[in-house]
Amino acid sequence: MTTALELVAANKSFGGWHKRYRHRSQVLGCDMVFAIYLPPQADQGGPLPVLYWLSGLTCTDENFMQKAGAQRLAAELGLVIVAPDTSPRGDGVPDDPEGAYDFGLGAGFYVNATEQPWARHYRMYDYVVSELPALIEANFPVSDRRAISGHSMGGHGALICALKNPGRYQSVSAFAPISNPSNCPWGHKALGNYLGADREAWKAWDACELIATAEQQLPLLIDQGEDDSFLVEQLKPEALVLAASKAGHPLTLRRQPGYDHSYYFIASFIDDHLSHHARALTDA
Ligand SMILES: N[C@@H](CCC(=O)N[C@@H](CSC=O)C(=O)NCC(=O)O)C(=O)O
Repeated sequence: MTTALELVAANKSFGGWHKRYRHRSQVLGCDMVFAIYLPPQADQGGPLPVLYWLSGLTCTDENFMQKAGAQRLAAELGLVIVAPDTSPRGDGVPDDPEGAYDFGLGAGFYVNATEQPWARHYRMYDYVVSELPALIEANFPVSDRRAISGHSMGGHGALICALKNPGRYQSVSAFAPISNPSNCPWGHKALGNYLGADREAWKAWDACELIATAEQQLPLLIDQGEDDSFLVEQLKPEALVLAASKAGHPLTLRRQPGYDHSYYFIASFIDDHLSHHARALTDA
């Protein structure tokens, strides 16, 4: 079955195009909007490599594209960037009963929910790993060389997608990821509701657990602001450093003095991450 893409917006940017598309997601059971940056090289037909960017709590496809300042270097590098939304959306998709920002809409946590009423729509893992890349690869001049990165909840998402899928991504990085969701309040709430109370089930969605058994030791690049207000309670990079060290998994954690959790921080270091991904994506 072919999936129709409806163009929602198009903006020329650094000689390429930022576009937004709506489509029907079979996996999520709702309409979704994603953003794609097509660098100028896309006009020559490609195929170009793709960086998937996973955003954090409260975000849509728009935050990264509007605030990170990634288009200038992506245009130079010939890198396509795809930014999905952060949860299923629309009428009939359940939300946090109190409308809290850290669960439900805007907070899909990149897992496949098993608990009701979440299990029908909250399958962001399958969406970002399988359904969306298949759609991108069928409709745009891209290759099957993929990288993945993200911020906070999306940093957690990028890490688990890479760790759970050896060979699927050529590189992975994260900004201020929720490194050990089994052991922080945001993670307790999300994993407890989406997956149920049995903490054994959470292990398949926690980078600190997955790294111990990862079949491929893809080097992890992480930037973390030292003045991030979520650092101590929610992000816990030291847990990932310990888990990586026990597993002998290569990890570069760059602690950045004075930086907070915002897109001002991401914009300051996004070029390093794009270059990291471009090197891996263009390696023979
Ligand atoms: N109370 C805040 C919390 C939301 C927030 O800080 N969201 C971050 C990601 S946090 C972890 O996933 C974010 O990226 N916000 C969007 C932005 O453009 O900065 C709130 O409700 O704003």
